Amino acid sequence: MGEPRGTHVPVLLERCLELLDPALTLPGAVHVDFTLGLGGHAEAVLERYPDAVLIGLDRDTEALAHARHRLIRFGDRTHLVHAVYDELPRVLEELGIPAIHSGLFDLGVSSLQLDEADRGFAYAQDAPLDMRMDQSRGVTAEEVVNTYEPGDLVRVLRQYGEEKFAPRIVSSIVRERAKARITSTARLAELVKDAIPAAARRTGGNPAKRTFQALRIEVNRELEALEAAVPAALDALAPHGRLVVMSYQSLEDRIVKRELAARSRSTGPVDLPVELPGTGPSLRLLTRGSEPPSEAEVAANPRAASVKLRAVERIDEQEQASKFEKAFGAGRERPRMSTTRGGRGRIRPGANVEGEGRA
Ligand SMILES: C[S@@+](CC[C@H](N)C(=O)[O-])C[C@H]1O[C@@H](n2cnc3c(N)ncnc32)[C@H](O)[C@@H]1O
Repeated sequence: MGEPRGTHVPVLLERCLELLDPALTLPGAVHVDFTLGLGGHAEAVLERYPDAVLIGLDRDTEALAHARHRLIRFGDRTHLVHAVYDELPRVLEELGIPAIHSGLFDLGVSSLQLDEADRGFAYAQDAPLDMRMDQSRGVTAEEVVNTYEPGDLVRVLRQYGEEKFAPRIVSSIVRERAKARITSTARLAELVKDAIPAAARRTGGNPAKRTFQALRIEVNRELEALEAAVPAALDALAPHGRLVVMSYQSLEDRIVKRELAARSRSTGPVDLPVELPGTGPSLRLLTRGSEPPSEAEVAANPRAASVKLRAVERIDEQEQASKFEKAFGAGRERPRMSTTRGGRGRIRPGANVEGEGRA
């Protein structure tokens, strides 16, 4: 099998491995690569952690074939599955694996998908308007462009492309499709360019970039899949398990940030030396906000330029519970909650917590 053209240097590889290392060295570590792609990150994990087992997911059968070829030498340490990443619970059940220790999302399109002209992802190459990551199912970009109601097209372009000229672009598409079906990336790119005012065309890169991004997200239902996949991945993490997510645009990063923030916050009273059972955060953030790439990384790998990396570790809830037991355990007085006005619950030592909750 030939190597795909273009860059396929795994993005932030060393940083990902540094963050995942404590989880990958846990006994019997199971690592899930949610976006296997060409298998660059996965290969490095398998090489450097000889005891780790890999589950690799991708919705693109072509990517899976490349990865299979690349990882064949690791034999039964690899399970490569054709799946959308939110299908993790089903995949784990089928493999009889109850929990995972390490996980990586490297979102977006692969260099293979961008380089293969007939996939229709690239506005710079003429191709049929497809854009499906999984070419075995789903609607194509051609169907979206030619059949969606104008209002729905405007919503897609605004919401997923943050395209401020969405109504002008859609008017132009609707006029064109009344004459002839729009079937190629080149025709669509041309329509978008002509619909955008000349002054705006001179700034911000290729004028078709936002429209193409929006259509790709719509065709692949990318944000819905991510909304479901991040919680599924976090639920599957064993105590001390770690997850790294790399996203390349703000819509994805917002979803990831929201979920990680919600789970890394305590819902219990403030000013306690230990968390009350069931109220402590389930995650510890390993990165302060989102981490940008270094200049050296961008120079070596242009795809890394827009990356936002976030990483977390699953807190061991049993460890937390035993800390609580130690502090307020059998024979010791349990704390009692009081609520300060407008604030969170507080603890008065010597009072009873049971039966009292926060509003
Ligand atoms: C940027 S590439 C990953 C590159 C990979 N880390 C490597 O080192 O080769 C992203 C891959 O994720 C896949 N992908 C995107 N969305 C997906 C989803 N919802 N479910 C499964 N795979 C997905 C794409 O098909 C693509 O192959």
